Amino acid sequence: MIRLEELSYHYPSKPLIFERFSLEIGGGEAWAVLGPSGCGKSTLLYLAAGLRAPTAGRVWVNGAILERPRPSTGLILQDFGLLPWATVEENVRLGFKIRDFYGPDGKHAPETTPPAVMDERVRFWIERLGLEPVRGQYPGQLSGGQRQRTAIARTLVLNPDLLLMDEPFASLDAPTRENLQKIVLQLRQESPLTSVIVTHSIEEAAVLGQKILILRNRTNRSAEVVDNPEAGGQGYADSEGYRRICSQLREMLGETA
Ligand SMILES: Nc1ncnc2c1ncn2[C@@H]1O[C@H](COP(=O)(O)OP(=O)(O)OP(=O)(O)O)[C@@H](O)[C@H]1O
Repeated sequence: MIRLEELSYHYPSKPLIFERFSLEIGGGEAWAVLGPSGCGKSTLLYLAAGLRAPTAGRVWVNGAILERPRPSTGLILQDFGLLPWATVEENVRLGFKIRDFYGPDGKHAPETTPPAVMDERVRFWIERLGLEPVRGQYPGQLSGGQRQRTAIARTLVLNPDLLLMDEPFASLDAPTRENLQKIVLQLRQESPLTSVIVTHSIEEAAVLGQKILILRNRTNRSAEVVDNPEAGGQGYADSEGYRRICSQLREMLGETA
């Protein structure tokens, strides 16, 4: 699904974050990216989203070299990115409007999704994410969890095959975060979505990442990956295997339990 091929990247006049870095993310896999602040987690996500171009090397998505953002990649950020003057329903519908403006190939090639299809998908995701009671409210009237669910619905109406999430639940309280983590796990069971979540939380990485990529605060030259195949399974967060992975990750990141 995603192949980083000998990718190098640095911001102008800054040191290399990645140098000839290669990584392969298979279709349907669930990845988490962990590492200290400033190690390049968000940058990696933006490269995979086509929002930044590699300094050298290539990013492949679905067998094609990525040259610009693809409409079937969904990106969810920590600050939700909702329009404050639009209702929940209008914000969810916004995903269609933007894609229809850019066209399915990501270029300026206007295309219109039939209104009936739009209505049906907006209705489906509003219900699926439990937003029915607040569909007419504005972001300022919502809780953080409701705002993030609105942002998730706006992304999922477009039926993405790749979901990139940059610390999506970082500003939420623990129960809300766990509730949204459950939603992400359910979505993965319902569709063959490939997902990559950037997080600061070892526990979140262990719950959501079947593969966990560790980045370091120096030039990243090779991918350090921890396999966590049981992630997402029933009761996994209460299991011995989960605790083992968490302590392994803590040790790798130099944290004490
Ligand atoms: N637009 C930019 N221009 C210049 N340097 C940048 C820019 N964005 C990020 N950086 C630098 O690139 C490095 C990697 O940043 P990045 O945001 O990818 O790290 P991160 O691991 O996501 O950090 P955090 O966990 O704090 O969000 C950091 O040293 C950061 O200061």
